[in-house]
Amino acid sequence: MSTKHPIISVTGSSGAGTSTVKKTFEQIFRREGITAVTIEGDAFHRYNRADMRAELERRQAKGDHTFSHFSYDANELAELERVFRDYGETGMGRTRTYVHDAEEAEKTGVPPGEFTAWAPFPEGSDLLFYEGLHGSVVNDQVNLPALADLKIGVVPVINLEWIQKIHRDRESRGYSTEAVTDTILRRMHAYVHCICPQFTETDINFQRVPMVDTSNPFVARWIPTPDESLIVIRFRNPRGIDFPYLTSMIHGSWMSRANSIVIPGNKLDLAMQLILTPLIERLVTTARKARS
Ligand SMILES: Nc1ncnc2c1ncn2[C@@H]1O[C@H](COP(=O)(O)OP(=O)(O)OP(=O)(O)O)[C@@H](O)[C@H]1O
Ligand SMILES: O=C(CO)[C@H](O)[C@H](O)COP(=O)(O)O
Repeated sequence: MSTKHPIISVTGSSGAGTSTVKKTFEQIFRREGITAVTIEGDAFHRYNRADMRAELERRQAKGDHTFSHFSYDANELAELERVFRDYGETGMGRTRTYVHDAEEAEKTGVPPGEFTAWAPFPEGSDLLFYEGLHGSVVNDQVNLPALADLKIGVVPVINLEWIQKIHRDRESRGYSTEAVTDTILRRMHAYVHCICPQFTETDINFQRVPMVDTSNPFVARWIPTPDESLIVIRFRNPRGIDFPYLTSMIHGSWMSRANSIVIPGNKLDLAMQLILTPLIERLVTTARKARS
């Protein structure tokens, strides 16, 4: 936790929707005049594409079928913790970009499957924004939630997450449904042991639930739309959250538990603005005062 240089981490599995949620955060930053530096979690993968495939083959040959991008040891989490700690103390740090596809390759001048060089954060930022797979990892080596000031989980129910991932990987990354299915299967062990535990560490989880049949996610012809879903918003610490205000402002919302509000899927952007703007504004105002 840092008063002077706050950190927001948004964690979600592959295809969960963290990039989509990031756009709403960027709207809040723009409207509130906040300067954020960003980390994309896959920048901290340990291997480039070719080396990852070689490492996968090496481990599978030894009988290890649990290794994947979700695994702790497929990522430089100690380095990520160091970046979090340094940013919290100094407002400085560094990141890079993992290039997934031709479009990103054209932007960065780096081939798909490779990393750009490490680059320092621009100076003068108000906060660090992380979005990726591992923003709230607690294990024997690191404790990232201890360093982040606001931890968000993007956690659609799993059938919906798989539909989102299959469609995104097919359309944006050129993978076949079969290839994505194999990736989902290969990542299951680490999904359970490395990804899911984070969502008890997060302050707020957004869980999209389809209201249409997703029984066989591997044949779904499209991603359930916002109008075809509800969203459960769970608060780890509900004290101080003005639920009567939220349920009055978000038409069609209700409380399902003392720490959880359910909203229509097409009200996610409004709900995030109403919930997150005051939390972000408080972090940034406090930090600016502490730095002055
Ligand atoms: N709330 C939502 N409503 C409808 N579609 C969504 C929603 N969130 C995500 N999607 C869709 O799901 C797919 C994956 O979303 P996105 O790219 O944001 O995932 P991600 O978590 O960033 O994935 P990765 O971490 O692998 O990059 C996209 O096609 C996106 O349009
Ligand atoms: O999205 C990811 C994890 O969620 C990985 O960054 C991505 O899958 C890397 O694999 P590839 O090199 O095949 O794109």
